[in-house]
Amino acid sequence: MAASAFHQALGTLQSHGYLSNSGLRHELGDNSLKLFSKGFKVEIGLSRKGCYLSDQRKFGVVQASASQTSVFEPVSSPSKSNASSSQKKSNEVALILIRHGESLWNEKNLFTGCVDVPLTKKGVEEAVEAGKRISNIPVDMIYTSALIRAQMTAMLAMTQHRRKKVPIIIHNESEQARAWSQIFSEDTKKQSIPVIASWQLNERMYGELQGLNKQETADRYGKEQVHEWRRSYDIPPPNGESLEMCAQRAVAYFTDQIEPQLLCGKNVMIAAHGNSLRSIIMYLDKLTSQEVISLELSTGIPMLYIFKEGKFIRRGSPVAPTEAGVYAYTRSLAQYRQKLDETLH
Ligand SMILES: O=C(O)[C@H](O)COP(=O)(O)O
Repeated sequence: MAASAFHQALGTLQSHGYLSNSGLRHELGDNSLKLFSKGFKVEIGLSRKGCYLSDQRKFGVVQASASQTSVFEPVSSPSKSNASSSQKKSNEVALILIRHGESLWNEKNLFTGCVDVPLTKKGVEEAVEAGKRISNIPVDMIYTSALIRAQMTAMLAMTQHRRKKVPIIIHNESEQARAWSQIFSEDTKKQSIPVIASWQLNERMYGELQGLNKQETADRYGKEQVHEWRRSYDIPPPNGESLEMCAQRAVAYFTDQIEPQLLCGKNVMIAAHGNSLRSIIMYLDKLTSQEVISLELSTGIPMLYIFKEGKFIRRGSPVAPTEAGVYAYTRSLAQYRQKLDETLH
């Protein structure tokens, strides 16, 4: 099963033309794919233990592996885990996107962009509510922006997850940070979810609008001008990023770092921002630069995608933890939920 999922994933990379990208050399083996360019070497492969990813870029060597985890990830407690639980495998995984809950500057109607502002009490409640909606959906890895409002949202949402794994922020910023944050128990590691914070998922940089009141700015420069700065695709606000510029870094990060994890069978949650998520959704849903203009994301509402056979299938937002329909989206999700019910009740 793992081998067929792996070869399917390689086929998808080939058919999407990723391997003919002229900036990258590649070597395609029977059970591995190596990609090289200057200062860049990534290998995705299949070993006896499952799928692995070796990434030798900015942070030295980062390695990840998965014994083809899936929405069927075993949900038994460590003492109850047994070999048979790993037999139920599926080649589909969940991708959850959440825009952070309301921040103190959302509340004041100020342009925020890359200013690092925390959540309001309402934002905290939204994050907890978002967590309830996704409490029955498997999460193996969490990506957040470098900004506290996205990180608070991810952590607060995970307090509601029924699987009760512990989200742990990975510190790769220096050799010392890596060494000082090591975990020395394999069991404890298994009960943890790595959280990777990256500036590439930050809100778009709003330039000289940061800190200005949105209504006052519209009164001063005109509603149309401010709408163009906020919602056009390729017109940046003064000295800031357009959505197109934001998409260049956010989508590149998604395809370079997050998609390989999905291909390896990891269920992923991303907590980020209105515009970094709009650009990722533009990529996932293949929206045109015209269509993305009318895409609006509310704070604290999780969106669910299923990644299957190299395709992203949008499932909308889980409505409530008790909403049976959400878990009937796929048999795998329904079974994952049933397992949680059996194990945790
Ligand atoms: O940065 C901000 O001000 C908001 O988070 C997003 O603002 P927008 O809806 O004006 O893009």
